[in-house]
Amino acid sequence: MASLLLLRASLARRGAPLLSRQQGLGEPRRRASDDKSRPHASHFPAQAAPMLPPGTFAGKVAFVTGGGTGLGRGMVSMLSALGAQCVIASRKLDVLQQTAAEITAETGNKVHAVQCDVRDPASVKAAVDSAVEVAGLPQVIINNAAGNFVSPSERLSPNAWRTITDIVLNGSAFVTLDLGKRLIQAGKGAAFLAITTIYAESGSGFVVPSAAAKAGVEAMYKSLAAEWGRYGMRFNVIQPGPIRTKGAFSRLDPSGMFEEVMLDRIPVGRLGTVPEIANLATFLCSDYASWASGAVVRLDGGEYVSMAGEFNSLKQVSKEQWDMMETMIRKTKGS
Ligand SMILES: CCCCCCCCCC/C=C/CC(=O)SCCNC(=O)CCNC(=O)[C@H](O)C(C)(C)COP(=O)(O)OP(=O)(O)OC[C@H]1O[C@@H](n2cnc3c(N)ncnc32)[C@H](O)[C@@H]1OP(=O)(O)O
Ligand SMILES: NC(=O)c1ccc[n+]([C@@H]2O[C@H](COP(=O)([O-])OP(=O)(O)OC[C@H]3O[C@@H](n4cnc5c(N)ncnc54)[C@H](OP(=O)(O)O)[C@@H]3O)[C@@H](O)[C@H]2O)c1
Repeated sequence: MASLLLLRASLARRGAPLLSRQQGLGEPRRRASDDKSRPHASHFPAQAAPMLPPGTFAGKVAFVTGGGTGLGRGMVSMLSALGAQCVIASRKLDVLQQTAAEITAETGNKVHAVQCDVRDPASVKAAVDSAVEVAGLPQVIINNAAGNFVSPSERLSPNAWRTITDIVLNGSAFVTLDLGKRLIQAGKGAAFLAITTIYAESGSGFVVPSAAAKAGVEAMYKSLAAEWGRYGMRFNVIQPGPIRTKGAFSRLDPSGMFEEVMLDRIPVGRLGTVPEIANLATFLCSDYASWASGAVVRLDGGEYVSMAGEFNSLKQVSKEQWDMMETMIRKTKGS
């Protein structure tokens, strides 16, 4: 605890705002209803309604890994509202069954739950067999399942590395290869989507197995976009910025201490929302995006570019300081 308090002091010295006692270390994590959005976020309201016309996915089947919780659940909910029959696959059958029942009741379109550990090719095969049996071959496949936690890399055991890279990279590959081969065999096309992260592009310390695996998923999807277009398949990627889900925030910001830091570096001044990802995902998987393949779309309120630009911290310079700096710069003659 004492060393966490030192970390907090060090963040404050570097310009990160101090957290209030209520949201400090060791306190319970913030409730999802607490909104710390910055005032300018009011210019960027999050829309929750589906942007696609009703019935966009009527007669189609979607297979979504990790569809029982978080972003996966949000995508399934919107696909289902737009007419799709969905199959959701992950390890926890009870969670899947509850989500499936709730969404089916809301939309009137059947959601099926199948147990699957994406790390195990035999489990993937069994889950796809069940999905095909109950719903037929899918036209939409979303690789959304993931595992992650923050940790200094020197603390990672070989099994920790294997666990994350198996879920994220190998799991996405097993699902994609299994379904891809069946689709080729049947002469049918499909839209594949993978959910990665903004640091798949930059890399990031403290989540190194996830960064490496997500970068691998992006390389896989760009490669397959080139190779399997001839079979009627498209492959796209969404890189979400931070969106509050229990799965992500409990493992990446367990104390809640980094939320203020995150909000300050997101130009839009707020976290993303699940329906915003769902709207982009349903678009990319719909026929409205028939010409999109091999695309990697970032949806992060501007966080990535904000972290990347060397001079972006000059946002903190006041008008008076700018007057002074401009005078100094203008006075300089020659080099
Ligand atoms: C500046 C900070 C900003 C904060 C930003 C907030 C949000 C931004 C979001 C950005 C991106 C997010 C991308 C995501 O992927 S979020 C999705 C997260 N969701 C999940 O992870 C859900 C599923 N996760 C799990 O089931 C577990 O967490 C798991 C560990 C991934 C897998 O569970 P499983 O039961 O299979 O595994 P084990 O518990 O047996 O563990 C396997 C080995 O891993 C070691 N381990 C586990 N936890 C840790 C830890 N915290 N530190 C170090 N090592 C760990 C464990 O000991 C096992 O290894 P061993 O056998 O050698 O002991
Ligand atoms: N939330 C964010 O801020 C954020 C940002 C960037 C990217 N993402 C990405 O968005 C996706 C969804 O994340 P989330 O935030 O919604 O977190 P989440 O709720 O924890 O979702 C992860 C899902 O993966 C499933 N899963 C984990 N291991 C699995 C395995 N071995 N086999 C099958 N399924 C497995 C989990 O279900 P079970 O436990 O039932 O297996 C869970 O439903 C992930 O790809 C994540 O990397 C999230």
